[in-house]
Amino acid sequence: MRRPRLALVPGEPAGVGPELCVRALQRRWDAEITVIGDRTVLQQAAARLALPLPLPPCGDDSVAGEGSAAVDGLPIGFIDRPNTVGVDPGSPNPRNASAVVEALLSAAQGCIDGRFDGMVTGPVHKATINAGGIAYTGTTELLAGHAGCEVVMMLANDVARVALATTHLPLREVPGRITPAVLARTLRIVDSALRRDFGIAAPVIAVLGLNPHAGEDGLLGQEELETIGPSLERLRAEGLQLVGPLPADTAFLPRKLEGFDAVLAMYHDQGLPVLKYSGFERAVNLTLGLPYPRVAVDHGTALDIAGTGQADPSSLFAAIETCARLAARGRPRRGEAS
Ligand SMILES: NC(=O)c1ccc[n+]([C@@H]2O[C@H](COP(=O)([O-])OP(=O)(O)OC[C@H]3O[C@@H](n4cnc5c(N)ncnc54)[C@H](O)[C@@H]3O)[C@@H](O)[C@H]2O)c1
Ligand SMILES: N[C@H](C(=O)O)[C@H](O)COP(=O)(O)O
Repeated sequence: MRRPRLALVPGEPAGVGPELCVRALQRRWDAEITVIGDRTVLQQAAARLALPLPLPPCGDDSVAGEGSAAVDGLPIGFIDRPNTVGVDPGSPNPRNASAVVEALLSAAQGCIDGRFDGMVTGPVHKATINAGGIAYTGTTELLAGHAGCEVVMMLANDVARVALATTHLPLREVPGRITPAVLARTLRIVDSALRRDFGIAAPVIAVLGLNPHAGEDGLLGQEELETIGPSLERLRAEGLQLVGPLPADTAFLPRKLEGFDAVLAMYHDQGLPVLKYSGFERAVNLTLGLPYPRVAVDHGTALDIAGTGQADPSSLFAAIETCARLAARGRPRRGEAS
């Protein structure tokens, strides 16, 4: 069986993404890697790390497995997406926002066209992309819009899998977004991905409440009684195994987590701090529901250490391994979870 072909996008060029990609290119993976980014930035990162940069010499659209693949025995391809202006590590320039987004969309289109079997992405600086005039709340949302499908963000490490009912939005908007329709589509996508991508035959998903102590029987909020609880009842009737709504403060106790294959948090900072605290360097960010696997690092652009060589590549390495494994299982079918 041929190795899966993965696109690797470094993300914000002034962040730690380029140096982490250079480190990834020193290794042999169970995948053919095609980097989509700015060659000069990668060369500068490699020079700072005193590491070789095994990219093929050709410019546009050289894809691993189609010509210029083997560099020093490593199956690597390269597609150049040059930045508009030079890069100063630690100081993102909004003028490079379009190159960042174009690289992401090139990878996504390549996956949809079947030229890649999955994509791995480094961290993107959301404010810089917007300052560059491009409306962007996250790569999850960008890829959902590009593919025209509903998706779910799930971060995972060896301790837990945490999916989110809502992603990048102001906290005050969260309660209004927790609707029966959102819960139904989110939980169906998570259930389907646990079965297909993680090989769990009968997944159990814990669902958190929104309010303290899951609303304390309505004393501390109505969402559990009016929306979350009834939604879970309807989905149980479809065969989903759902536990909750649970108080978020104790749902992650190790003894409880043992019984769950994933936890659905109602909002970003209800679930992700636990996941990142329990294993920042080992966690990855998956976009469930796309017609191809997409896996990202769990960390941000780390501008405070960009260019210093201190950035830990473990999350990127875990993302490549995870994406290669998912891609080898075969492409998700569009609409499978709906
Ligand atoms: N996958 C993504 O695209 C992604 C994920 C999270 C945050 N972000 C974005 O990144 C930007 C910065 O976010 P932030 O400052 O909240 O979080 P951050 O993860 O960039 O940094 C938080 C802390 O963790 C450290 N850190 C991060 N990655 C590290 C690594 N690989 N090795 C060692 N230390 C590391 C940083 O130095 C910093 O001290 C924001 O624009 C945010 O939206 C992007
Ligand atoms: N919510 C993610 C996290 O905290 O790790 C992150 O911001 C990146 O998400 P996208 O992959 O949607 O850019």
